[in-house]
Formats: sequence, structure tokens, C-alpha cells
Amino acid sequence: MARMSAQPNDPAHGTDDPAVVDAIAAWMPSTRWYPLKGQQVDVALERSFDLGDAAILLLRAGDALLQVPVAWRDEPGAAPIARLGDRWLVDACHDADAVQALLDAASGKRSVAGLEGDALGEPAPVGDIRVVAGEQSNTSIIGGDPEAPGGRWIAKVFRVVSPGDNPDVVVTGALTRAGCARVPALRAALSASWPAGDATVTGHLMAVSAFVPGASDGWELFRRHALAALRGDPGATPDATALGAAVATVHRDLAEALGTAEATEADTLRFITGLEQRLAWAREQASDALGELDAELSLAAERLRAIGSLGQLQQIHGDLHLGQVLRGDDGAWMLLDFEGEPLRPMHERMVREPRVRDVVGMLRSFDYAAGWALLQEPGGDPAIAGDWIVRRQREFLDGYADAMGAAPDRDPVFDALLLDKALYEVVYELRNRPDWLPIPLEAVRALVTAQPQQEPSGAPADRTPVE
Ligand SMILES: Nc1ncnc2c1ncn2[C@@H]1O[C@H](COP(=O)(O)OP(=O)(O)O)[C@@H](O)[C@H]1O
Ligand SMILES: O=P(O)(O)O[C@H]1O[C@H](CO)[C@@H](O[C@H]2O[C@H](CO)[C@@H](O)[C@H](O)[C@H]2O)[C@H](O)[C@H]1O
Repeated sequence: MARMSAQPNDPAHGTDDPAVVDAIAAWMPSTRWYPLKGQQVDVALERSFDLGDAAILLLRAGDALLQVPVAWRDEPGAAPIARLGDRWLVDACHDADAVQALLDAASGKRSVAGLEGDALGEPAPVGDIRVVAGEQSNTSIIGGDPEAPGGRWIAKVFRVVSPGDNPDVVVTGALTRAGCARVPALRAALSASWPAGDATVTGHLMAVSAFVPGASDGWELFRRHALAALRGDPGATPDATALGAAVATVHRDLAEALGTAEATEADTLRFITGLEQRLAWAREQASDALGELDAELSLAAERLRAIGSLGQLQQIHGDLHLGQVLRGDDGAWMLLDFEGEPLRPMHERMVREPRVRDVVGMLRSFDYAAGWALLQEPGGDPAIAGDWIVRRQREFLDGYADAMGAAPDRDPVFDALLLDKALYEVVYELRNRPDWLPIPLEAVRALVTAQPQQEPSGAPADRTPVE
């Protein structure tokens, strides 16, 4: 439908045009970040923020509130959404001028009704931009200038927006202020207010952080190594021991910056109830895949009641896996993305938790790397993959224990969180990458049928590593 009463250069009017929302609703399911794939939902404009010839739209889609920055252009550019009348509606994340407008709002240089910027340091002007490709629930844009003050930066546009603080901003901000060297420094953040019933609520829209130059992604490094090991030519092993030490350092800095608390009985009960609910949620969401493990999962649910005390609680990363760590060109590991699990409600993401939740996240990730390698090389020897997992997990745990001064306990909390993560992953893969479902599903099977005293991946603890 053509824009009827809207002026071609009147974007504020354009956001009210039903054709704009219709075009975005038709386009969103083709994006990687769209969280409602396969679901039929109504899409409606909740609020828009005017950035001149660009705008940030908050769209209600089912239960989710989605952020879609758009711009109106004469040419389709790198990321067209639709041609509307005589102009193109484009994805603003791929448009340098529109990204500059977002950055100016975040660094407080541009005042926009309903938006608020918070600058810890001034990011350099946009320059050439590049949008990070790949498996992302958000959209990250790299810009800036390595030679300019404010350097190169990466701006993460949160796609699912919620009222309240986004931990990626608050936690990274606290670590930045504490001088933690194992996370990229936060430079600026953008938040918005929008109506919710009779109230007005506020939530974060974007975080801008220092870009880590020449970095290698931990997931790429380890999965390639696992595949090479399966093919008999592993080469140099990425340093999982140093990675364990980096995670311990961030845990220590988080404890200092944001405090710790000894878990009360009420905390433990809430924790157990939360795990029970997640287990029930996963069984319901993935009933076909998990049905054959019904009896074992019921026993696992009963075992949750054996959790005595949680020990010390603190802010943690919350969704730690190999895709959240980078190895810089100096060889040092950095941790990213303190947003927590995207399938978890925002209000659950800034509660203090046992540190071991992050530890098991990484252990699961080594299992994923070898699981992915076996999917690529179906004829590969599962014993080599199993051995690779055990070695990396041990190296990681040793590095963590050395830096922390204590090893994480292999106790009911550890076991429960390992299963919780694998169940979450089953639901995540069903929704996003069904071909990868066997990886977490096999892990759930191994965990619920495991005997006590086995290694986290389900491999026997006394296995002799293959040389
Ligand atoms: N500060 C940074 N420096 C360099 N690359 C980064 C930085 N932050 C993120 N990246 C790259 O962007 C990818 C996605 O970032 P991430 O924060 O994990 O987003 P998401 O929450 O959408 O998964 C990372 O895997 C990494 O490759
Ligand atoms: O990075 P996100 O915050 O978007 O996290 C979600 O997506 C991850 C996949 O990109 C998913 O992680 C799972 O797959 C990884 C390999 O791609 C693997 O290393 C992780 O161990 C595994 O959990 C994550 O669970 C999800 O929340």
C-alpha cells in the first residue's frame, strides 16, 4: 500500500502509516534476531522516537516488544525493508547516517523526546560501519575510528526490549567503572520510556562498548580445533586454562563491584522452584523431543529437592558460553554480553546466583563444540570427541580453580544447573536451529541417565585421555 497522506520526507508521519508496520511485520521473520519465528502474531506500533529521516520503532509482536530502527531513503541501500511510495524504508542498523543519529542520542549529543543517553566516554564518530553477521539475538554495529579519541566501538541494538535495567548495560557499566580488564569498556548506553497501561516504563535500547581489535571468537577457535582433532590433525589448542582464569577474574570483580550475599533458606527454595518451573517449561516446550525421557526427567525433578544450600550468591554473567568470549590479539580472553539468557524474562536476569551457573555454561559449550564437529564429520570417532570434551573441561576447571583459589563443587547444585542449561538449549535449538537439536538432547540423555561421579559431559571421570 502506498503512503497516502504522509509526506515523503515526513518520517514522523510515516511511522503512523499502517503500511510501514505491515512492511516491517512482513520483513522481520526473515531476520536472524526475530524471536517469534513460526508463530502467527499481530504486530502493532507501541511508540516511535523521531531521529529526523530515521526513527526507532517499538513494535508489540505477541508478548514481545521489539525494537526496529528504520530510515527513509531514496535508494534501497544495504538493507531494504520495502519500497513505500517513492521512497525506501530501510533497516537503520545498516545505514551510517542513521547509526550516527543513534550514537548521538546515546552519547547525549542529540536530545530526543522519550530517549535518554548515558555516556561513560565519548565514542568516535561513526565512519565506515559493519554489521556483525552471524548467530545473534541482537544486532551489533561496528564503527568509529581506531586513530580518533573514542576509538573503534561496537553498538549493540537490543531487539527484544523490556522495562527495567538491561544487565548488559548495568553489569558491564559496573565492571567498567571497577576497571575490570577482562570485559570491553562500556562507552555509552541509550534508554527509552514508553507507555504501559497508565504508567510510563523505561528500558535500555542500546549499549556502545570498546571494540576488541583483531579478536578471535572462542566458539570459532574451539569448534575448529574439535573438528581438526576428529580429523586427526588438531594443531595448537586454544588455551582453556587461561579462559577459566579469565572467568574467575570477572567473577571476583563482579563480587567486589556489586557485592555478595550468603543464600538464605528462602533463596534456596526460590532457586529450586525456579529450576522446577524451567524443567516443566522445557518438557512442555519440547514434549516431542523429551517425551522418551519422561521417567528420568521426573526423577531429576525429584532430585532437585536434595539441594541443601546454595552458598554464596552474586551477580554472574548468566548466559556464558564460548560465543561470549573473545581472544584479543594479545592472547588475553575477554567476556562479552552480560545480557543473560534471551529466553528468560528480564526481571530474572539481575538476581544474584551461584557462580557455578556460569561455569556449567562453559562446560556445556565445550560439549557443543565437539557435538558440532561430530555433526560435520558423522563418521568421526565419538571417543575422540568425548576425550576432547573431557580435556577442555578439565583445563577450564583447573584455570578457574587456580585463579579463584577454590574449585567449583561437584554437588547437587552443579548437577542441577548442568541439566537446566542443557534443557534450555533443547528449547533454544528447537526454536532456532533444529538441525543442532541432537547436541543438547544427547547431553540431557547422558545427564539424566548418568551414574554419580561422572564427568560433566557424561564421560567417565577415570577415562584416560587419548594422546
Ligand atoms: N567489544 C567487542 N569487540 C569485538 N567484537 C565484539 C565485541 N562485542 C561483541 N563482538 C562480536 O559480536 C558478536 C555478538 O556480540 P554479543 O554481545 O554476544 O551479541 P548477542 O547478545 O546478540 O549474542 C560476538 O560474538 C563478537 O564476535
Ligand atoms: O549468544 P546469545 O545470548 O544469543 O545466546 C543464545 O544463543 C546461543 C547460540 O548462539 C546459545 O548457545 C548455544 O550454542 C552455542 C554455539 O552456537 C554453544 O556454544 C552454547 O554452549 C549453547 O548454549 C545460547 O544458549 C542462547 O542463549
